[in-house]
Amino acid sequence: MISVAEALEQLFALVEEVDSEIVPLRNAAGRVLAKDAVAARTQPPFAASAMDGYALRATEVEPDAMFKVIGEAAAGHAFDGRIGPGQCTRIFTGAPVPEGADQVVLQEDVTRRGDLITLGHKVEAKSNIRPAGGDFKTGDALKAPRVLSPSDIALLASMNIAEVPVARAPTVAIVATGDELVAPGEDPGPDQIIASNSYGLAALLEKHGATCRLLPIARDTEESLTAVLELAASADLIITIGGASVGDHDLVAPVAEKMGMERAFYKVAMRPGKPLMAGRLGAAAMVGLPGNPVSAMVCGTIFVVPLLRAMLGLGRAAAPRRRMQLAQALSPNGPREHYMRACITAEGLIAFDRQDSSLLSILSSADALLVRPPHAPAQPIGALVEYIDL
Ligand SMILES: Nc1nc2c(c(=O)[nH]1)N[C@H]1C(S)=C(S)[C@@H](COP(=O)(O)OP(=O)(O)OC[C@H]3O[C@@H](n4cnc5c(N)ncnc54)[C@H](O)[C@@H]3O)O[C@H]1N2
Ligand code: MOO
Repeated sequence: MISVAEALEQLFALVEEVDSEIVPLRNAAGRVLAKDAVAARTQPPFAASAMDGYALRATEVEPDAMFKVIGEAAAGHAFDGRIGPGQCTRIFTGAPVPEGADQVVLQEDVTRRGDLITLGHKVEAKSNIRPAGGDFKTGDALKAPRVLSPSDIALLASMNIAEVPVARAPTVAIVATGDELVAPGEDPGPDQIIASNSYGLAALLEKHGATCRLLPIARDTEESLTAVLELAASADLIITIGGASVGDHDLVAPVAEKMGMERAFYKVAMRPGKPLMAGRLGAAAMVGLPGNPVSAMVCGTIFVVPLLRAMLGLGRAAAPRRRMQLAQALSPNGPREHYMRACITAEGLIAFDRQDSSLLSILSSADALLVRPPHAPAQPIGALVEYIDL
């Protein structure tokens, strides 16, 4: 059995970065920026007022000073003139500051009578002006690669980038296997259950930038599995679920190998997820996940999401880990790296008592996978442990 870190390295070796495509800005959120986005303009393009008030010369600001209002500057409507001594313009937030002015006095700090304003007894030195280029300048770049956040989308819009180069979404074909499975919404027989893993995995992988196809459930025969795997041929990544262990009906590896799969590894020293398998099938990378629902989702988090990020050009790195103290003691760990379902509380991490890899209700309540290295000793309350956010 290989370690989780070795398995991840071997998985990374199975994939390449996808190419890029151009999408409209409206569809770019959550996608991975593939090339630096370079601002074609400066923002703000002119010195702009940050407040509603009066634009005037800062050197003339003193208690009870008077100014003549000679015009108005509003957002989208510049004042076409120059401010001279003793003069000011009415100005509104976002308006270009007229030539000659270098301060905006808030309207709350002014008394106006007709075309004359008088400052109060107390005056502020603050300019209330946003300098040209204060946010970004022509040529400034939003660096690739990065997952475009809502804030990034606003920034790209402000840069006047209407079409965005992004990494093509890797296509993932998901194959659930097993005679016991029916799709959600169908009527299961007395010895059947509902297929859940493919739905959970598709949700997880689509959250991280994949386009998933759920193929028909493969039955536990060579013919059925072969037929469904053939449907997966055009995908960048093929994920099978179940049939990975040592039982008589665990057919994924033998069938895929018959179809030409080159196996990279089988079995990883982790819990849950031991019977993980990976290789290449035709042009696609293939990952065979264990069937137990929590095992499949944990392997999705620990292996498939990092693999997807590598394909998207986001680098080849394991799922990020953080540290937190334990709010409940832990007994010694066995020989496999254990990914314990846990909750984050104000006092620290608490691992669930029930860690069976079939329990989706526990996984759904968990916020974190508490990572226990192989053979970790017992840990008291307050000990620092590593975890991965769910
Ligand atoms: N003798 C041994 N038996 C088992 C071992 C072992 O080392 N020796 N390993 C156990 C471990 S650990 C795991 S994990 C499972 C993995 O087995 P498979 O990958 O072959 O998975 P299945 O047998 O097909 O299914 C296991 C379990 O999960 C349910 N399942 C499968 N697919 C789905 C799905 N898409 N949605 C919901 N539930 C699914 C299936 O009905 C079974 O209950 O093997 C252990 N056995
Ligand atoms: O490795 Mo299994 O995934 O523990 O249930």
